[in-house]
Amino acid sequence: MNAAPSRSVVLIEDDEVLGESLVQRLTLEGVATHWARSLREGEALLRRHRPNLIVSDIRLPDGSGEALLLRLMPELGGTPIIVITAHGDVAQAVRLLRAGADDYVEKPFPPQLLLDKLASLSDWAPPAPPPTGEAGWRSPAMQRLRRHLLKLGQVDSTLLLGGESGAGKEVAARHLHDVSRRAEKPFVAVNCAAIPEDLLESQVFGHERGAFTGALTRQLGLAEQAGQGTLFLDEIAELGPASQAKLLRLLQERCFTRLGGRETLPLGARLVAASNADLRARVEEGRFREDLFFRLAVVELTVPPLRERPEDLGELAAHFLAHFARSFDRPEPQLNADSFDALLAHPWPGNVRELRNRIERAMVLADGPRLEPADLFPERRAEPEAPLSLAAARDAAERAHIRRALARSGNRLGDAAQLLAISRTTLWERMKRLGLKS
Ligand SMILES: Nc1ncnc2c1ncn2[C@@H]1O[C@H](COP(=O)(O)OP(=O)(O)OP(=O)(O)O)[C@@H](O)[C@H]1O
Repeated sequence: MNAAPSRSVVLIEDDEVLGESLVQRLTLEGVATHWARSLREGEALLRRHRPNLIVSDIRLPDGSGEALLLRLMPELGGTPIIVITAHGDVAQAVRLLRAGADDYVEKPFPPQLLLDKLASLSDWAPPAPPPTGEAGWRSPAMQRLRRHLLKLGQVDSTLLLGGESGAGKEVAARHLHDVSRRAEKPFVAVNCAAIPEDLLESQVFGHERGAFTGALTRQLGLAEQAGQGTLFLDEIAELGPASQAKLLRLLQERCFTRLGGRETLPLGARLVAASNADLRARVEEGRFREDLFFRLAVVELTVPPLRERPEDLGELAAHFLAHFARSFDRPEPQLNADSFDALLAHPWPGNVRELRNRIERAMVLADGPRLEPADLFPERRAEPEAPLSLAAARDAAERAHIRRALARSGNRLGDAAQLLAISRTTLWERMKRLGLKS
């Protein structure tokens, strides 16, 4: 079960007045709204959240929203997009509609117009549940993680899971729950970033009737709903100071009270927290309480990024192909060798979530029974023509080949050098010249 509000929007808009009024209106409608004022912020938000809807301006201070949306669309699966255009930018809006955006509004417009558009979007509903079942625990790093989770299943220690967005922290938390003696009890997930700070306390701890205006009945919080199961707090770094203080009390005293209530209730669930941000750095910057960090990080484990475990790619890809074939009720498509090579060479900034979204999108849009590299990476079709100079073409080919070797060798420079039949130093120098990072 997921407790995040069922509707969420990422809004990319630099106009303070328009942004503010849209955030207010959407929040009033019960929509969790994350507001970015630039492309850079927008991209960072979209890497952290998968909203039900994206609303983006096209002209932003640091570039064109069109380029960002075109680049991210394959990773975003079918997330609906509404584009905000300035008067006269309709041609650009039409281009985006052709590329897969769902609708546009022309400035100036009243917030109600956007709400009407939202209401007419059929996809504007809670996100599809994640695929059930799991795969991709073959690589040594994931096998180690599995062993640690199995051990941790025997005790009740609090766990802090690190790892990049989309790497599978929630999947790991569920795995721990399933192998623990709490498996038959509830697993309750809370996305701390999706719940406004002033609602978080009542969501997690519940409230009594009359605790605040609108609290018409007693509501059990998620900590209570988790019972003797697992309470998973995702995106913990996003908690504000007040929520951090409340969570600290919960961890220290292992009890809580409902908002507006007197009764002290024990916390029966095991706590698992997750963050894709560097929590230690946040502590050093004074943005995350050190005492809370140490309470959470009794055991700390990391889910490795997908690019560091190429051994898992095949199984994960097969898992998603089979999953979407079942859910679209059609035969499972094949991945040819070129497509698999393209998967191996990709750096996967969005990790397993990106793989899942690319496969879903390719299966929706591909024409034949095979998935070609261009079905999985359609943005590459739009890339400018390859440069004609022999040197530039050689560099591009070398870059792609080195990326492939790095992926195959789990990003270990020595092993990649061996695959490429060159020395480690030569590889290092070549990567530096080509602007590649391991
Ligand atoms: N091993 C796996 N097997 C099957 N699906 C997986 C696996 N790992 C991740 N996924 C899928 O990838 C997506 C992202 O996984 P998950 O939500 O666990 O990542 P996360 O690290 O918690 O991300 P975030 O930091 O953004 O919350 C989900 O749809 C999940 O089902």
